[in-house]
Amino acid sequence: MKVIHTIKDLQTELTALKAQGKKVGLVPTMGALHAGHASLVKRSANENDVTVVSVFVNPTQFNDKNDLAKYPRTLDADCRLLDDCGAAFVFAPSVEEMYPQPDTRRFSYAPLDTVMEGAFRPGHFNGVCQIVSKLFDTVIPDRAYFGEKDFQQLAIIREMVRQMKYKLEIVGCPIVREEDGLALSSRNKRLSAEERENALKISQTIFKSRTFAVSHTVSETQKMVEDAIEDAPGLRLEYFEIVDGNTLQKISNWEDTSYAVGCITVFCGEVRLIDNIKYNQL
Ligand SMILES: Nc1ncnc2c1ncn2[C@@H]1O[C@H](COP(=O)(O)OP(=O)(O)OP(=O)(O)O)[C@@H](O)[C@H]1O
Ligand SMILES: CC(C)(CO)[C@@H](O)C(=O)[O-]
Ligand code: BAL
Repeated sequence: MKVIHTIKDLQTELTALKAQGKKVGLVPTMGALHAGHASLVKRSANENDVTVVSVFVNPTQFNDKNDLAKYPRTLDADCRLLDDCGAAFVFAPSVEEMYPQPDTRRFSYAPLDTVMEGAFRPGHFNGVCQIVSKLFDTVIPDRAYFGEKDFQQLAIIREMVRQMKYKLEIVGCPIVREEDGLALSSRNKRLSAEERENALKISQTIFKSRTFAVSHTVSETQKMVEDAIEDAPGLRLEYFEIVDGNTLQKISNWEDTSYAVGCITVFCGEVRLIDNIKYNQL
């Protein structure tokens, strides 16, 4: 496995491999890697000849400076994990390498990017699309892998690929959870022991809502989740929305879609955690 810091060096390596007909998989990450990322990298390594993992804390997608400053950065440990997962290249560029000038491009995929995370983190998805498109243009992968934990991000990237006519396959990968149910997230590293315990209520509540949903309406299910999180110690609900998994628009009745997804964002102390649950698998 090679660790590469410049676009030019990465392209030199990849041009030679592509000339031999090798298929390239890309896994974009912001580092502080865990078993969720490992599942994406292993899948890519199984499905492609060469896997590139980018590790880059992308400043343009952070609307909260404190969140950017506190984002965990653990490149040495990340490289050890990636070596074990079958990555061929770790692409770890500097901010100047990715943004030699400010990126003034604007990406808008309304209404996908105006709801939920788009409403609470203004400019976030514009920044995600800026960096992901730069990575696609640099690597020109055959496949790119994204986690369903960032459910809205996955839908927006699929739409960007469709509209910009990128010739690559987007592979969505299931959420990897701790044994007790908490979705793995790099931000979990910032939780104190007490906050970690409180955070468990997030996955417990949305799992419970799947059973509850069988015999209750959308609005009753919505209220059950809201009440449970509001009553839970140390948690502050930002939003919980039950949406159509394709359009990301709120549904009023379960019959409105065969693909309902509940998306939740909760502050656990200062740490903002997201999770989601599919209701169509009842
Ligand atoms: N628990 C998980 N299961 C599956 N995929 C995941 C999981 N956590 C992150 N991913 C995916 O890994 C990729 C990189 O995510 P990222 O580096 O932001 O990590 P993260 O753990 O989501 O961090 P955070 O949510 O704290 O920003 C994204 O496609 C994301 O959806
Ligand atoms: C896709 C991504 C790596 C872009 O910075 C990031 O949004 C993430 O980690 O989900
Ligand atoms: N996993 C999404 C990256 C972010 O929260 O900025």
